[in-house]
Amino acid sequence: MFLPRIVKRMSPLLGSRMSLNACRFASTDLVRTEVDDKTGIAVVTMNRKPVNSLNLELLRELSSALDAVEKNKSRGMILASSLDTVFSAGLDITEMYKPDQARLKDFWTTLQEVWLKLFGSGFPTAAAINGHAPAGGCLLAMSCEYRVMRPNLTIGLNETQLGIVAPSWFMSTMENILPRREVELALTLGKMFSTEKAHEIGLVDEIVDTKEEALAKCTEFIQLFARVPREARALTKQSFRREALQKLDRDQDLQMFIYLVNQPQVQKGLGLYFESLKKK
Ligand SMILES: CCCC/C=C/CC(=O)SCCNC(=O)CCNC(=O)[C@H](O)C(C)(C)COP(=O)(O)OP(=O)(O)OC[C@H]1O[C@@H](n2cnc3c(N)ncnc32)[C@H](O)[C@@H]1OP(=O)(O)O
Repeated sequence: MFLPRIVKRMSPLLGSRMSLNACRFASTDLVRTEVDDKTGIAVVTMNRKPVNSLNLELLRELSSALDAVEKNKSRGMILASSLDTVFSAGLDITEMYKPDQARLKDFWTTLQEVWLKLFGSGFPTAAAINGHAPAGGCLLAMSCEYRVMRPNLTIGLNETQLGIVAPSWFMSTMENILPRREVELALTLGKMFSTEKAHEIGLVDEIVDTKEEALAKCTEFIQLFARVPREARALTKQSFRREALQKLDRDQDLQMFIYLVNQPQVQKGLGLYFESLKKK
């Protein structure tokens, strides 16, 4: 089990609001967690080059970071990326292409865990989307309560474009934000929205020019709840999200995933897609 290292020092994020305050760090190579001592808000930053693709190790560390945020009783959490142009490229295709079956099972179980913890968290959450957010990257952002994005990027659930099917809990997560018809269209098309279009339809709440501004806007959002009793807020949020959370039958979902990924035509599609990414 991964244990985050916790030290206390000044934030290196010079120029951002966070830099003014001493921060507590709970960091690993793949996920950095910084808690601002003044606001009590944790910034969880994904840091897996080149594109924050979600492999088993990154998912495990995200899961531990979410536990740490919960345990520390942080005022809220902002999810961000250390990369300049990518928030997260979604699931790491190498986990699903010609997979090791035991690892594949662990991989999916950990993804379920991360979603249950993030979407079902009692603490306020916001995503500072400072880069592209396809598929699983979009899922992480949508699991938060507020999204702030930089211009000229893309976000969406593009699974059908890869010849795969987004699980129903990916769909429920989008349905928590957008009208059902919009979700059906977006998913059947495998649509990637520009930042601007995502903002127009409400998938993204605000557009800002820099990562620092995105962090500041996310902080403002979380601070809206400063005077709302924590427990009442948490139970209200969880009550809104309960139906989606309870719909996930983890075992059945795992069996379905394993079955689908191992289908020869899915393997072929993933292989071709991975090659096309490499040729780019
Ligand atoms: C069966 C049920 C499963 C259901 C659920 C699936 C959900 C998913 O999340 S599936 C994954 C879907 N993800 C994508 O389609 C995103 C693919 N990537 C991109 O569109 C782009 O990489 C980007 C827009 C995120 C970034 O573009 P950029 O130009 O900056 O970088 P690239 O040159 O494209 O990539 C750099 C490097 O990274 C590799 N890579 C990119 N995405 C992935 C990925 N998802 N998994 C593994 N590896 C990835 C890419 O091949 C490049 O590698 P090389 O440097 O070795 O060529």
